[in-house]
Amino acid sequence: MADAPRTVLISGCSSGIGLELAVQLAHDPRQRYQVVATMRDLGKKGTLEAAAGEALGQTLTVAQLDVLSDESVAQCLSCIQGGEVDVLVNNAGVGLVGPLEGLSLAAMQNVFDTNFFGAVRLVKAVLPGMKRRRQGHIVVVSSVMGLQGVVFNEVYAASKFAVEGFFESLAVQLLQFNIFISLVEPGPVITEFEGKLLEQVSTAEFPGTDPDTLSYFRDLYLPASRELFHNVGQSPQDVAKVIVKVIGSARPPLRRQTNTRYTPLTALKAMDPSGSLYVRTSHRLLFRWPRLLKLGLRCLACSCFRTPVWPR
Ligand SMILES: NC(=O)C1=CN([C@@H]2O[C@H](COP(=O)(O)OP(=O)(O)OC[C@H]3O[C@@H](n4cnc5c(N)ncnc54)[C@H](OP(=O)(O)O)[C@@H]3O)[C@@H](O)[C@H]2O)C=CC1
Ligand SMILES: CC1=C(/C=C/C(C)=C/C=C/C(C)=C/C=O)C(C)(C)CCC1
Repeated sequence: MADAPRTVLISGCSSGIGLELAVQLAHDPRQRYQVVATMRDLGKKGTLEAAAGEALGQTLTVAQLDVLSDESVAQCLSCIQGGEVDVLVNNAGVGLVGPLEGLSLAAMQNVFDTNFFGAVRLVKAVLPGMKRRRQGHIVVVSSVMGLQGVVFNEVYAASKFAVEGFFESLAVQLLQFNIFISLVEPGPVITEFEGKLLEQVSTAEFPGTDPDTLSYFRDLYLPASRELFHNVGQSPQDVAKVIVKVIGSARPPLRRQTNTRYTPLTALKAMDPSGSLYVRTSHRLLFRWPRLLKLGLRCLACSCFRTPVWPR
């Protein structure tokens, strides 16, 4: 007899990776999943519902969940049968980019509240049930910026480093309860994420930032970042496929990068634990050798530079 479907709760399904993942899981040919696709603003549910098609109301339901609110989390779980979540996907997240001097502490705190404490809040809510049942899987959409910092992304990267440290630590204890943790680490993904950031920076004035720093950000970093998205940006469908595989795995990995075109950049850190190779190479490419950077970014688009991600 087939096993009962596993209940999968996903945060941040109004767009991007969360939406795609919800739809792919709900269309699983073996119907292994009951998906609770959540979003903070149900006014945005139209795109998800259209993409879900016949799965809507069958293998996929839509629910309200704001990861910033204890009440919202409790209310959402109370609507799930028995409150039992078998697989939690912490996907909701926001970015923040720009010169540090020009960003408010409130904006920085919002990044941590959403990306870090939002995930922690959900885990605290589902963990007692998972422990009682001695089974569960917690998937976290981290980032390559959870592995290495990127210039002008200090706070976002710090929030993803926090996520990585928290979940790696927790993974050890949870193995004792047969609960697995998986950190999925995408590189650039073509979703609303980048558009929202570019909109933020197009109107931001970054008060208190000196002209040199502003020019480095606007004239060097932003074009390089755009070029990188253009050359190696993955589709949310491709990232969701990787997550589906991780969720379906009998022995889920703790870490999984998704983008083979980006791995040469993460390798710069892995190859030199002192960190100098990555920091110095990034600095030289961005500030000294812009033409080489442009060429390098084009090369990343070419398949001969791909390095495998592990585990496959
Ligand atoms: N795009 C990229 O290049 C990369 C993204 N990631 C990570 O992937 C995840 C998904 O991002 P992506 O799909 O790209 O971007 P999107 O902007 O398309 O999706 C982000 C989702 O998070 C939701 N969200 C934000 N704040 C909250 C909140 N307080 N409560 C509930 N939901 C919230 C958004 O909802 P709303 O519509 O209401 O704002 C939206 O549904 C994030 O964690 C991001 O950090 C990782 C690597 C690269
Ligand atoms: C590493 C690196 C660069 C930029 C990387 C970027 C912009 C990565 C974006 C990753 C995202 C969007 C992750 C989301 O979670 C530069 C500046 C080209 C210089 C060379 C080294």
